[in-house]
Amino acid sequence: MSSRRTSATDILVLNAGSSSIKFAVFDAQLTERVAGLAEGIGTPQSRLRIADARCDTQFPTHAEALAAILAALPDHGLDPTQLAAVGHRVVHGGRKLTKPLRITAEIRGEIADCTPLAPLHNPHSLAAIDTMAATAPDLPQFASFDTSFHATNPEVATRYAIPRVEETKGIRRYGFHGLSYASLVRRLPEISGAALPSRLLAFHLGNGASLCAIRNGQSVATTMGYSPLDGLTMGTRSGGIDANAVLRLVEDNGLERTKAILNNESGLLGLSGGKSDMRNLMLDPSADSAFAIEHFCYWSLRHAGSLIAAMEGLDAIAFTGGIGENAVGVRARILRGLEWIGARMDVDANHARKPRLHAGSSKVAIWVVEAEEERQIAMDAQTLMGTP
Ligand SMILES: Nc1ncnc2c1ncn2[C@@H]1O[C@H](COP(=O)(O)OP(=O)(O)O)[C@@H](O)[C@H]1O
Ligand SMILES: CC(=O)OP(=O)(O)O
Ligand SMILES: [Mg+2]
Repeated sequence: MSSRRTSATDILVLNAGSSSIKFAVFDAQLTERVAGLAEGIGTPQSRLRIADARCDTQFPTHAEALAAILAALPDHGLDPTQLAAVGHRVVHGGRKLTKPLRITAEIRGEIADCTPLAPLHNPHSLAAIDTMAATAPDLPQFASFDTSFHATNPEVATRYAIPRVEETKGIRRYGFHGLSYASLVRRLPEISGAALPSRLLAFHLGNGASLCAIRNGQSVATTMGYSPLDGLTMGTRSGGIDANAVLRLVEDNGLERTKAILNNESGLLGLSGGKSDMRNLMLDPSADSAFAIEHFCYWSLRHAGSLIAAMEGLDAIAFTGGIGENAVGVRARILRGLEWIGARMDVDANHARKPRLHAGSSKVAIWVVEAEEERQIAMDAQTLMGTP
């Protein structure tokens, strides 16, 4: 890929996760031209899905997965040499990177400095940034941060009750899934045809899962903390766990093993004895799988109560993420647990996968909103491209 053409308008968006890269290409009107996913990176089951096509390809690393994505784009009528920009999802921006930015050598260095805070995510964003820089050195690259949306949390929500000297090193709560929450705040009024509800509880339930208390459009509290490990039970992450239990795990297993246990071997996978994917769990009749799903729902509800208190009440609920958008039974279970606050689900609407889930008698509006992280990143990049 050599020099960029001045007529180029397409934006490539890369959302690098722990074992996957979601991607999409948007034109100047932000119409999605193609989207896909490279998943199972580093495993024998790695595969690439692009539009409706699917191929099983071996890519041991994220850099190789990205090379496969770029190589596949021409088959879908897209010329990777005609891109105007690349937008990246960067999970952790730390204390300094709280707004979307053009990636310079200095910004790349600051993203690298945040790697210890998001070891499952930031290294893969850096790999994608470096691969694109090597492939197309003059292509502008932009970063949108998952942490940014929570910059509005009050200090009482972000501080851990530890000595100040530790806090100044960056040991504080940040919160994640901010691009999903930002897109939800943008999309919900379009879907509902009404103003954004004042006290909105958002459930981002995917492989990683979190809740966000959104008051008048701004995050005031969220369940993830210093890293994307805290809060809810997740696909392979433990969610909240007593720090002394973590110290005991380190004593027994060492630091590296403990990181793997808590990040890769826990959550739904650990509880069920092998299944991290909600679709597989829902199909499995075993008691362990049923318990894992109940644990996921129970802890979503326990945290929901905390966030409702942080907002001093509740006007609306929104579900998003792969589980939130699709797992009808999980939504029903969680909503049963919120009947005490006046939430009443329309059972038929839930089964019919309608965006509006609340019954006429509900005191709380209930919506399903598709997570549009990639579009949010493209919008951020386009805004920055318009900025001299
Ligand atoms: N139709 C479905 N029914 C139940 N769960 C689903 C469905 N589709 C996707 N999921 C679940 O969504 C989760 C993945 O969500 P996603 O938001 O794509 O995760 P991530 O972006 O964190 O990788 C998986 O647990 C998957 O099983
Ligand atoms: C921040 C985070 O947990 O992201 P994901 O859900 O994509 O793993
Ligand atoms: Mg995700």
